This record gives sequence, structure tokens and C-alpha cells, in this order.
Amino acid sequence: MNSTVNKQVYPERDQLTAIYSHPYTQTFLTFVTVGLICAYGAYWIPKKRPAGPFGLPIIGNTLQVPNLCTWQWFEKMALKYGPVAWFRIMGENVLLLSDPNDAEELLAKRANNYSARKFSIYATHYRSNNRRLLLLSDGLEFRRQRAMFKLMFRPEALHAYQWRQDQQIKKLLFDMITKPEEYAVNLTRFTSGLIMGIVYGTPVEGREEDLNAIIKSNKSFNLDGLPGMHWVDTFPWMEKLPDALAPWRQTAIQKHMEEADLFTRLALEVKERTKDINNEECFLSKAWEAQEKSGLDDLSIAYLGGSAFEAGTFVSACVLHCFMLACVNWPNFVERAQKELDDVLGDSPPSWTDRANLPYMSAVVKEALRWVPVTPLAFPHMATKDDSFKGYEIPAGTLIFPSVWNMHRDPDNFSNPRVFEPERYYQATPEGKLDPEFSFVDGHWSFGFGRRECPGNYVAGQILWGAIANLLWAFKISKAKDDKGIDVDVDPDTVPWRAGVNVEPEVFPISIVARSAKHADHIQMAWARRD
Ligand code: HEM
Repeated sequence: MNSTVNKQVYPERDQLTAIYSHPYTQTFLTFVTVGLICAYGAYWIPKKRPAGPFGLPIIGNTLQVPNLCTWQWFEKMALKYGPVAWFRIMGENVLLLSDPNDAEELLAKRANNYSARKFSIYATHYRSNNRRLLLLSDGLEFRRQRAMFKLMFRPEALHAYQWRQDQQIKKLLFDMITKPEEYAVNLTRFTSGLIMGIVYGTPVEGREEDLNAIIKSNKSFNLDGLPGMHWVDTFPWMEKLPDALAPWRQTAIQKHMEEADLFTRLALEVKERTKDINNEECFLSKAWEAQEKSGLDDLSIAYLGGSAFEAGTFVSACVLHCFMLACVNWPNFVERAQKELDDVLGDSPPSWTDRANLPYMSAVVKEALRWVPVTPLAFPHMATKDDSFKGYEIPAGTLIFPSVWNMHRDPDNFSNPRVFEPERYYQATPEGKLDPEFSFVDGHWSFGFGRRECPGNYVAGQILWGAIANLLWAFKISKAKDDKGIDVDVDPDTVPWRAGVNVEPEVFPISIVARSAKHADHIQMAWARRD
């Protein structure tokens, strides 16, 4: 068959060839091809991301993350993928940081980009009406609330809360001597009683109903506040659904109204009391006094109180619980701390003003903060804009999980990290006094990072010091004995953990007895003579 025949049979083919070979068509096709390749590159070629476990389409690694003891899973992930690891969880990009230098670089030095929190339609908007400090991103409300916290809990302001601490310590020691089997409840009762006094200026006795209501609201917020707890945060279009199809909205609003009523009632009681010139000052009385200057409205002040209570009470009790676990496992440090107390104070119980003469005690408290960082993943920060770090791309919206647990358990940061060893923080002058440079806040990362660092860090140091120094002064804290008189071991590596945002061991067998009859008498009398 010759070409003439072909042309006659298929005349269109000739025309098409002419169109294809035309220079304009070729230029056009080249542009389209290059465009498609670029689009493919942009959307499908994997980005330069840190290593991480392989995830399923859409749900990513969600099903691999355990509900309980998540920090332990992240520890294994860091061992496998390195100190900068990448995950996709509940539709979110997650960057896990296990090296404190990386966390400081992103969360502190680049704080402008890494100080936001993930906005949660459920928890931030409906449940908290955009007032809960822990969930706020940078903005006027965030800055006003942080400023108020910083002002009230700065180191120079802490002496105002000292007498409340002395009062609650008497109760803690009395509770421990009379109900040692309830040791964990005693610790929570101590921190709630103390923080209730510091925040609202009232004793906790007789206010059990309010206390229980706060605890209940806090427990439910602890779950609601976890990233990915509510579908509407993964699929924001669900917010547009009518009420009939979105029952979660009513539940969130209901919870908000209940807690706002409670926080407001407690805050207004304080406001009423500020009219009395003999009124004892507390966090909220100062906040009311400074209201005009601070620009915070009534609801924000009510939430300030609620935030302080919920952010401070349980986490402090968790540290004390972990400290008890350390006592039964490392009796040597208990002995050394008690020797220091006896040498310096004789029979008298320690008070905050004795701190300068008890350098080892401060080291014990700091080690308690390091040994088990009770907020093992701090609280996630969020990248506001696209960024790059160590050659990786970090898109806006990525959640940053600083694993404080991994940092504290890394032998490159702390030798024998699983051992409770206060000596690592011992800081004394040649005369044996506490080094004036000593601080509970540096040398570990338990209080978080950058602009979101815990604003209650100094008061937390004071609370923990008071409780730990007095417990060690008063009690022999050691392993419980079984029926045959044999020590019951409680291995910190295998003990079950009661996990949530804050972690602590499940209640374990322990022996808590007064160190001597003299100590027991002192505890009983101090309680009987309390004001
Ligand atoms: C040992 C006790 C405590 C520990 C270990 C602790 C730890 C933390 C951590 C890790 C964060 C998140 C930091 C971050 O996002 O980088 C935080 C935030 C916070 N803490 Fe504490 N905290 C303690 C005690 C307290 C106390 C006593 C108070 C108040 C009286 C308090 C109030 C707060 C508040 C309001 C926030 C939210 C700050 C924000 O998001 O901007 N904390 N804390």
C-alpha cells in the first residue's frame, strides 16, 4: 500500500499529524507536561520529612499509637527513628523531638513560629469559650492571661503563699501518720488544699463539694483536651452540621456552662471578700484588683482561677507520688537527706526559710522533677507557618511533641538516667550552703519550653520542696513487708502507671511510719495547735 492510498483512506490522520507537529502545539504540550510533572512533584513525591513509622493511607499512624503510656511508645519510636521523628496521627502531622537542643531551637529560639496550640473546635471553642490558657494561641487574651500568671507567681511574690503552705503541711503530716494506707489520696488532698488556698484564699475543709466539682470538671477536660479526641477536630466540616446531627456540640456547651458557673461563683466569692480590708490576699484577689489594668473580663478571671487549679494540683501530686516510689527504691538518698535535716535542724521540722542551709534537699526536689517528668510529652506546640529544620520541611499546622521523658532518660544528657540520684543537682557553696544560683527551673525540661513554659514553675518548686522536706523529716519511708516479713519490691521499670496527660504510678505497697516517738508527738501537736 502506498502513501497516496493511505491519504485517501485516512485523510484525518494527515491533518492530525500536521497539528501535532506544529511548533505552537509542541510548545503547549511541553508546558502541560512540565506542569504535570511539577504538580506530581508537589503533591505526590514524598517531602523531605524526618524518618518515622510507615502509616496507612488517610489514617497514617493513628492505630499504632497506644491509648495508655503513649510516652513509652514514643521512647521506642525515638530509639528506632532517631531524635527527630515524623508521624501522622488523627489527620495531623506530628514531629517528635527527643533532643533538648532541638526542642530549645524550635520551641524557644524560634518561639515566634512555635508557640501556638492546635485550635480545637470542641475543647478550645465550645468547651472553654476561648478562655482556657492552656489551649489559647498567641493573641490578646493569651498575652493578658500569661502576664497575670507571671506577675502572681514570680519568685518575689511567693512569700505571700508561705503561711498557707505551712498550714497544709501540718495537715499532710497528720493525714500520713493517721492514714498511711491512703498515702496517694493524702498527697492529692495536700496539693488541692494548698492550691485552693493560693488561688481562692479559702481552706478546703468544708468545701469538699466544690473541690469534687473541680476535680470532675478537670477529669473530663483532661480527656476532651487530648488532640484528636473529637471527630469535629479531624473533620471541621462537621461544625456546620445542624444541632440535630451534632449532639457533641450541646454536650460541649453544657460542660462549658457547668464549669464556667463553678469558676465564676468561686471567683465572685473572692471578689466579694476583697471589700473587707482584713481579707487575706490570694491569686484571684490580686487578679480582681488588677482587672482594669489587665483588661481581662470577668469570665477570663474566673478561668484564670480554674486554670491555675487544674494545671497545678494534679501534676504536683503526681510528682510527689513518683517521689514516694523513688524513696522505696533508693534508700541511700533518703538517709543522706535525713542526716542533713538532723545535722542542721535537730528535731525541728524544716520550713522554706531553712532552704539555704539544706542544699541536698533542694537537689532531691530537682531530681524528683527529672526522674519521672510527670508531663512526659509536655503539651504539644503548633507550627504557625511553614519552616525547615535540619534539612526537613515542617509545614504550618505541624504539632510538635517534645518528649521530655526521652530527654530525661537519655544517658547523653544524664548519667544512669533511670537511677534517682540527687547528687547530680547538688549545688553548694564551700561553706555547705545552697548555692545562691541554684534554681528548680533549669537543668531539666519538666516545665516545658519557650513562651509556653509552665507559668507556675516557681510556685511548684516551693510546694514540692515544702512537702518533700517535711515528709523526709517526719517519716521512715520504705518498702512494705509481706506476711512473712519480706520486703515487697516495687520496680519502677515495671510498676503499672495511671496514665493521662499527667502520669503517676498506680497505688503501690509502701511503709510510712514516724521516724521516732518525738516526731510522732510533734506531728500530732502541730495539728492539734493549728490556727
Ligand atoms: C510540678 C509541678 C508542675 C509541672 C511539672 C508542670 C508542667 C507544665 C508543663 C509541661 C506545661 C506545658 C508547657 C509547654 O507547653 O511547653 C505546663 C503548663 C501550665 N502550667 Fe504547669 N506544671 C506544674 C505546676 C503548675 C502549677 C503549680 C501551676 C499554677 C498554679 C501551673 C500552671 C500552668 C499553666 C496555667 C499552664 C499553661 C500555660 C500555657 O499554655 O501557656 N503549673 N505546666
